[in-house]
Amino acid sequence: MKNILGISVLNVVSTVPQIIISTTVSSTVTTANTGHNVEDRGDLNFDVFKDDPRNYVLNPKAVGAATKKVSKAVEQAVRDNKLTVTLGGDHSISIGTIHGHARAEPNLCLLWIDAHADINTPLTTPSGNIHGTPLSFLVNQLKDTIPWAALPSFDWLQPCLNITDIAFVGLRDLDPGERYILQKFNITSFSIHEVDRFGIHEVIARSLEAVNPKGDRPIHMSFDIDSVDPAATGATGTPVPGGLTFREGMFIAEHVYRTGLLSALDLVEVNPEVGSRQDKVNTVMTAVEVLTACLGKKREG
Ligand SMILES: CN[C@](CCCC[B-](O)(O)O)(CCN1CCCCC1)C(=O)O
Ligand SMILES: [Mn+2]
Ligand SMILES: [Mn+2]
Ligand SMILES: [Mn+2]
Repeated sequence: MKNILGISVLNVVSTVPQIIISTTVSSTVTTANTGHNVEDRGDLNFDVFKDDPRNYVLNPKAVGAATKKVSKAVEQAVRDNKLTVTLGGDHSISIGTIHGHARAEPNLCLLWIDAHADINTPLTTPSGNIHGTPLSFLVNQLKDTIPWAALPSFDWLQPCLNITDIAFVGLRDLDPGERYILQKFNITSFSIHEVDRFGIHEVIARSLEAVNPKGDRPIHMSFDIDSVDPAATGATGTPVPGGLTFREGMFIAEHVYRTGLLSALDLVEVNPEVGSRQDKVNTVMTAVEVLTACLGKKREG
Protein backbone atom coordinates (compact mmCIF):
# COMPACT_ATOMS: atom_id res chain seq x y z
CA MET A 1 0.00 0.00 0.00
CA LYS A 2 1.43 3.36 -0.96
CA ASN A 3 2.58 5.45 1.97
CA ILE A 4 1.83 9.09 1.48
CA LEU A 5 5.24 10.54 2.14
CA GLY A 6 4.45 13.72 0.37
CA ILE A 7 2.48 15.22 -2.40
CA SER A 8 3.98 16.64 -5.48
CA VAL A 9 1.85 19.20 -7.18
CA LEU A 10 2.51 19.70 -10.87
CA ASN A 11 0.95 22.66 -12.56
CA VAL A 12 0.51 21.77 -16.17
CA VAL A 13 -0.91 25.04 -17.39
CA SER A 14 0.25 27.99 -15.38
CA THR A 15 -2.84 30.13 -15.79
CA VAL A 16 -3.73 32.14 -12.71
CA PRO A 17 -6.42 29.78 -11.30
CA GLN A 18 -3.97 26.87 -11.52
CA ILE A 19 -1.52 28.77 -9.38
CA ILE A 20 -4.34 29.72 -7.00
CA ILE A 21 -5.33 26.07 -6.80
CA SER A 22 -1.83 24.76 -6.31
CA THR A 23 -0.90 27.27 -3.60
CA THR A 24 -4.32 26.85 -2.01
CA VAL A 25 -3.91 23.09 -2.11
CA SER A 26 -0.44 23.30 -0.65
CA SER A 27 -1.49 25.54 2.22
CA THR A 28 -4.86 23.86 2.79
CA VAL A 29 -3.43 20.36 2.86
CA THR A 30 -0.63 21.26 5.23
CA THR A 31 -2.80 23.38 7.51
CA ALA A 32 -5.57 20.76 7.40
CA ASN A 33 -3.21 18.60 9.48
CA THR A 34 -3.49 15.76 7.02
CA GLY A 35 0.06 14.86 7.90
CA HIS A 36 1.41 15.46 4.44
CA ASN A 37 4.39 17.48 3.42
CA VAL A 38 3.48 19.09 0.15
CA GLU A 39 6.17 19.58 -2.43
CA ASP A 40 5.19 21.92 -5.22
CA ARG A 41 7.11 20.75 -8.26
CA GLY A 42 6.15 23.89 -10.11
CA ASP A 43 4.72 24.60 -13.51
CA LEU A 44 5.37 22.55 -16.59
CA ASN A 45 5.60 25.06 -19.37
CA PHE A 46 5.37 24.20 -23.03
CA ASP A 47 6.38 25.84 -26.26
CA VAL A 48 3.28 27.10 -27.95
CA PHE A 49 3.80 27.03 -31.69
CA LYS A 50 1.78 27.00 -34.90
CA ASP A 51 0.74 23.41 -35.19
CA ASP A 52 -0.14 21.34 -38.23
CA PRO A 53 -3.65 21.74 -39.59
CA ARG A 54 -6.04 19.10 -38.27
CA ASN A 55 -4.52 15.70 -38.90
CA TYR A 56 -7.20 13.44 -37.45
CA VAL A 57 -6.77 15.57 -34.32
CA LEU A 58 -5.97 19.22 -33.62
CA ASN A 59 -2.54 20.39 -32.42
CA PRO A 60 -0.93 16.93 -32.47
CA LYS A 61 2.62 18.30 -32.24
CA ALA A 62 1.98 20.60 -29.27
CA VAL A 63 -0.04 17.99 -27.36
CA GLY A 64 2.39 15.18 -28.17
CA ALA A 65 5.33 17.20 -26.87
CA ALA A 66 3.45 18.42 -23.81
CA THR A 67 2.16 15.02 -22.76
CA LYS A 68 5.64 13.50 -23.18
CA LYS A 69 6.92 16.12 -20.71
CA VAL A 70 4.03 15.43 -18.33
CA SER A 71 4.71 11.69 -18.48
CA LYS A 72 8.36 12.14 -17.47
CA ALA A 73 7.46 14.50 -14.60
CA VAL A 74 4.74 12.24 -13.20
CA GLU A 75 6.87 9.10 -13.53
CA GLN A 76 9.64 10.77 -11.54
CA ALA A 77 7.28 12.03 -8.83
CA VAL A 78 5.71 8.58 -8.41
CA ARG A 79 9.14 6.93 -8.33
CA ASP A 80 10.01 9.40 -5.55
CA ASN A 81 7.10 7.75 -3.69
CA LYS A 82 4.96 10.87 -3.82
CA LEU A 83 1.19 10.90 -4.16
CA THR A 84 1.30 12.86 -7.38
CA VAL A 85 -1.28 15.59 -8.00
CA THR A 86 -1.35 17.10 -11.47
CA LEU A 87 -3.41 20.21 -12.08
CA GLY A 88 -4.56 20.72 -15.67
CA GLY A 89 -5.04 22.04 -18.23
CA ASP A 90 -7.48 20.08 -20.28
CA HIS A 91 -7.95 16.31 -20.12
CA SER A 92 -5.42 15.60 -22.86
CA ILE A 93 -2.75 15.86 -20.15
CA SER A 94 -3.91 12.48 -18.85
CA ILE A 95 -2.19 10.85 -21.80
CA GLY A 96 0.96 11.91 -19.98
CA THR A 97 -0.09 11.47 -16.36
CA ILE A 98 -1.41 7.92 -16.83
CA HIS A 99 1.50 6.88 -19.07
CA GLY A 100 4.02 8.24 -16.56
CA HIS A 101 2.21 6.72 -13.60
CA ALA A 102 2.00 3.32 -15.31
CA ARG A 103 5.74 3.31 -16.01
CA ALA A 104 6.35 3.51 -12.27
CA GLU A 105 3.26 1.52 -11.23
CA PRO A 106 2.29 -0.88 -14.05
CA ASN A 107 -0.42 -2.48 -11.91
CA LEU A 108 -2.44 0.71 -11.50
CA CYS A 109 -6.21 0.88 -11.89
CA LEU A 110 -8.08 3.93 -13.15
CA LEU A 111 -11.14 5.84 -11.97
CA TRP A 112 -12.28 8.29 -14.66
CA ILE A 113 -14.68 10.82 -13.10
CA ASP A 114 -16.18 12.81 -15.95
CA ALA A 115 -19.30 13.84 -17.84
CA HIS A 116 -17.53 12.35 -20.86
CA ALA A 117 -15.71 9.08 -21.56
CA ASP A 118 -12.83 10.77 -23.44
CA ILE A 119 -12.33 7.55 -25.40
CA ASN A 120 -12.93 8.73 -28.96
CA THR A 121 -10.16 7.51 -31.25
CA PRO A 122 -8.51 9.97 -33.68
CA LEU A 123 -10.80 8.43 -36.31
CA THR A 124 -14.07 8.73 -34.36
CA THR A 125 -13.61 12.15 -32.70
CA PRO A 126 -16.23 14.60 -34.00
CA SER A 127 -14.27 17.65 -32.90
CA GLY A 128 -10.63 16.62 -33.29
CA ASN A 129 -10.03 17.93 -29.79
CA ILE A 130 -7.57 15.59 -28.11
CA HIS A 131 -9.15 16.09 -24.67
CA GLY A 132 -11.97 13.87 -25.95
CA THR A 133 -9.55 11.07 -26.95
CA PRO A 134 -6.87 10.46 -24.27
CA LEU A 135 -7.98 6.97 -23.28
CA SER A 136 -7.87 5.67 -26.86
CA PHE A 137 -4.10 6.37 -26.90
CA LEU A 138 -3.60 4.46 -23.65
CA VAL A 139 -5.73 1.32 -23.98
CA ASN A 140 -4.12 -1.86 -25.36
CA GLN A 141 -7.34 -3.05 -26.99
CA LEU A 142 -7.58 0.17 -29.05
CA LYS A 143 -3.92 0.23 -30.13
CA ASP A 144 -4.71 -0.71 -33.73
CA THR A 145 -7.28 2.05 -34.06
CA ILE A 146 -4.67 4.79 -33.68
CA PRO A 147 -3.01 6.07 -36.90
CA TRP A 148 0.39 6.14 -35.18
CA ALA A 149 2.34 6.76 -38.42
CA ALA A 150 0.35 9.94 -39.00
CA LEU A 151 0.99 11.13 -35.44
CA PRO A 152 4.79 11.01 -34.99
CA SER A 153 4.67 13.36 -31.97
CA PHE A 154 3.16 10.46 -30.03
CA ASP A 155 5.88 7.96 -31.02
CA TRP A 156 7.13 7.93 -27.39
CA LEU A 157 3.82 6.53 -26.14
CA GLN A 158 3.04 2.86 -25.48
CA PRO A 159 -0.48 1.85 -24.48
CA CYS A 160 -0.40 0.86 -20.80
CA LEU A 161 -4.00 0.15 -19.77
CA ASN A 162 -6.37 -2.75 -20.18
CA ILE A 163 -10.02 -1.98 -20.70
CA THR A 164 -10.71 -3.93 -17.48
CA ASP A 165 -8.54 -1.49 -15.50
CA ILE A 166 -10.98 1.39 -16.06
CA ALA A 167 -14.19 2.47 -14.33
CA PHE A 168 -16.15 5.56 -15.40
CA VAL A 169 -18.32 7.61 -13.03
CA GLY A 170 -20.50 10.59 -14.01
CA LEU A 171 -21.01 9.94 -17.74
CA ARG A 172 -23.81 11.86 -19.43
CA ASP A 173 -22.51 12.92 -22.86
CA LEU A 174 -21.09 10.22 -25.16
CA ASP A 175 -20.36 10.36 -28.88
CA PRO A 176 -21.48 7.44 -31.07
CA GLY A 177 -17.94 6.07 -31.40
CA GLU A 178 -17.49 6.13 -27.63
CA ARG A 179 -20.81 4.43 -27.02
CA TYR A 180 -19.79 1.70 -29.44
CA ILE A 181 -16.43 1.19 -27.64
CA LEU A 182 -18.01 1.10 -24.17
CA GLN A 183 -20.58 -1.46 -25.34
CA LYS A 184 -18.18 -3.55 -27.44
CA PHE A 185 -15.73 -3.97 -24.55
CA ASN A 186 -18.34 -3.90 -21.80
CA ILE A 187 -16.33 -1.27 -19.91
CA THR A 188 -17.33 -0.62 -16.29
CA SER A 189 -19.26 2.64 -16.35
CA PHE A 190 -21.72 4.37 -14.05
CA SER A 191 -23.52 7.24 -15.75
CA ILE A 192 -25.51 9.83 -13.85
CA HIS A 193 -28.51 7.52 -14.40
CA GLU A 194 -26.81 4.85 -12.27
CA VAL A 195 -25.75 7.46 -9.71
CA ASP A 196 -29.44 8.42 -9.36
CA ARG A 197 -30.50 4.76 -9.29
CA PHE A 198 -27.94 3.29 -6.88
CA GLY A 199 -26.57 6.33 -5.02
CA ILE A 200 -22.99 7.54 -5.07
CA HIS A 201 -21.68 5.23 -2.34
CA GLU A 202 -22.85 2.13 -4.18
CA VAL A 203 -21.48 3.48 -7.48
CA ILE A 204 -17.98 4.22 -6.20
CA ALA A 205 -17.92 0.97 -4.22
CA ARG A 206 -18.90 -1.05 -7.34
CA SER A 207 -16.34 0.86 -9.41
CA LEU A 208 -13.55 -0.06 -7.00
CA GLU A 209 -14.82 -3.64 -6.76
CA ALA A 210 -14.59 -3.88 -10.53
CA VAL A 211 -11.08 -2.47 -10.98
CA ASN A 212 -9.46 -3.24 -7.65
CA PRO A 213 -11.27 -6.25 -6.15
CA LYS A 214 -8.39 -7.30 -3.91
CA GLY A 215 -7.62 -3.74 -2.83
CA ASP A 216 -3.98 -4.22 -3.85
CA ARG A 217 -3.64 -1.94 -6.88
CA PRO A 218 -2.45 1.68 -6.86
CA ILE A 219 -5.29 3.97 -7.89
CA HIS A 220 -5.06 6.66 -10.55
CA MET A 221 -8.03 9.01 -10.29
CA SER A 222 -8.56 11.36 -13.20
CA PHE A 223 -11.09 13.93 -12.05
CA ASP A 224 -12.58 16.15 -14.76
CA ILE A 225 -14.22 19.10 -13.02
CA ASP A 226 -17.07 18.94 -15.58
CA SER A 227 -18.20 15.71 -13.89
CA VAL A 228 -19.70 18.02 -11.27
CA ASP A 229 -22.83 19.92 -12.19
CA PRO A 230 -22.29 23.20 -14.06
CA ALA A 231 -24.03 25.02 -11.19
CA ALA A 232 -20.81 24.52 -9.24
CA THR A 233 -18.37 24.38 -12.17
CA GLY A 234 -19.31 27.04 -14.69
CA ALA A 235 -15.70 27.76 -15.68
CA THR A 236 -15.08 24.68 -17.79
CA GLY A 237 -14.97 24.15 -21.52
CA THR A 238 -17.60 21.45 -22.11
CA PRO A 239 -20.27 21.77 -19.40
CA VAL A 240 -23.15 19.25 -19.43
CA PRO A 241 -26.30 19.77 -17.33
CA GLY A 242 -27.34 17.26 -14.69
CA GLY A 243 -23.94 16.47 -13.22
CA LEU A 244 -22.72 15.14 -9.90
CA THR A 245 -23.67 17.33 -6.98
CA PHE A 246 -20.83 18.98 -5.11
CA ARG A 247 -21.55 16.53 -2.25
CA GLU A 248 -21.32 13.51 -4.58
CA GLY A 249 -17.99 14.79 -5.88
CA MET A 250 -16.78 15.17 -2.30
CA PHE A 251 -17.99 11.68 -1.40
CA ILE A 252 -16.01 10.14 -4.26
CA ALA A 253 -12.90 12.00 -3.10
CA GLU A 254 -13.31 10.98 0.56
CA HIS A 255 -14.07 7.36 -0.32
CA VAL A 256 -11.03 7.04 -2.58
CA TYR A 257 -8.79 8.67 0.04
CA ARG A 258 -9.94 6.10 2.61
CA THR A 259 -8.72 3.23 0.44
CA GLY A 260 -5.19 4.38 1.20
CA LEU A 261 -4.36 3.39 -2.37
CA LEU A 262 -4.54 6.71 -4.17
CA SER A 263 -1.26 7.04 -6.02
CA ALA A 264 -1.87 9.76 -8.61
CA LEU A 265 -4.57 12.31 -9.15
CA ASP A 266 -5.37 14.57 -12.08
CA LEU A 267 -7.61 17.57 -11.64
CA VAL A 268 -8.45 18.94 -15.08
CA GLU A 269 -10.65 21.20 -17.17
CA VAL A 270 -10.80 24.18 -14.84
CA ASN A 271 -10.80 26.83 -17.56
CA PRO A 272 -10.28 30.43 -16.44
CA GLU A 273 -11.08 31.69 -19.92
CA VAL A 274 -14.79 30.91 -19.70
CA GLY A 275 -17.67 31.78 -17.38
CA SER A 276 -18.51 34.68 -15.11
CA ARG A 277 -16.37 35.75 -12.22
CA GLN A 278 -18.70 33.85 -9.91
CA ASP A 279 -18.34 30.77 -12.15
CA LYS A 280 -14.57 31.00 -11.74
CA VAL A 281 -14.79 31.36 -7.98
CA ASN A 282 -17.23 28.42 -7.75
CA THR A 283 -15.14 26.21 -10.01
CA VAL A 284 -11.84 26.85 -8.25
CA MET A 285 -13.54 26.34 -4.87
CA THR A 286 -15.05 23.03 -6.05
CA ALA A 287 -11.68 21.94 -7.38
CA VAL A 288 -9.85 22.81 -4.17
CA GLU A 289 -12.44 21.10 -1.97
CA VAL A 290 -12.46 17.91 -4.04
CA LEU A 291 -8.70 17.89 -4.23
CA THR A 292 -8.13 18.39 -0.50
CA ALA A 293 -10.76 15.71 0.26
CA CYS A 294 -8.75 13.33 -1.94
CA LEU A 295 -5.77 14.13 0.29
CA GLY A 296 -7.53 13.50 3.58
CA LYS A 297 -9.37 16.68 4.55
CA LYS A 298 -12.58 15.60 6.25
CA ARG A 299 -16.05 17.12 6.31
CA GLU A 300 -16.99 15.35 9.49
CA GLY A 301 -15.45 16.49 12.80
C1 LIG B 1 -18.22 14.13 -26.02
N1 LIG B 1 -17.07 14.37 -26.84
C2 LIG B 1 -16.67 15.74 -27.05
C3 LIG B 1 -16.32 16.43 -25.76
C4 LIG B 1 -15.07 15.93 -25.12
C5 LIG B 1 -14.88 16.53 -23.73
C6 LIG B 1 -13.54 16.25 -23.19
B1 LIG B 1 -13.42 16.39 -21.62
O1 LIG B 1 -12.06 16.26 -21.25
O2 LIG B 1 -13.96 17.64 -21.18
O3 LIG B 1 -14.15 15.34 -20.98
C7 LIG B 1 -17.81 16.58 -27.61
C8 LIG B 1 -18.12 16.31 -28.99
N2 LIG B 1 -19.39 16.97 -29.34
C9 LIG B 1 -19.20 18.44 -29.52
C10 LIG B 1 -20.51 19.13 -29.87
C11 LIG B 1 -21.15 18.50 -31.07
C12 LIG B 1 -21.32 17.00 -30.87
C13 LIG B 1 -20.00 16.36 -30.54
C14 LIG B 1 -15.48 15.71 -28.00
O4 LIG B 1 -15.07 16.78 -28.46
O5 LIG B 1 -14.96 14.60 -28.24
MN1 LIG C 1 -12.52 14.77 -19.53
MN1 LIG D 1 -15.47 16.12 -19.45
MN1 LIG E 1 -13.21 19.59 -21.67
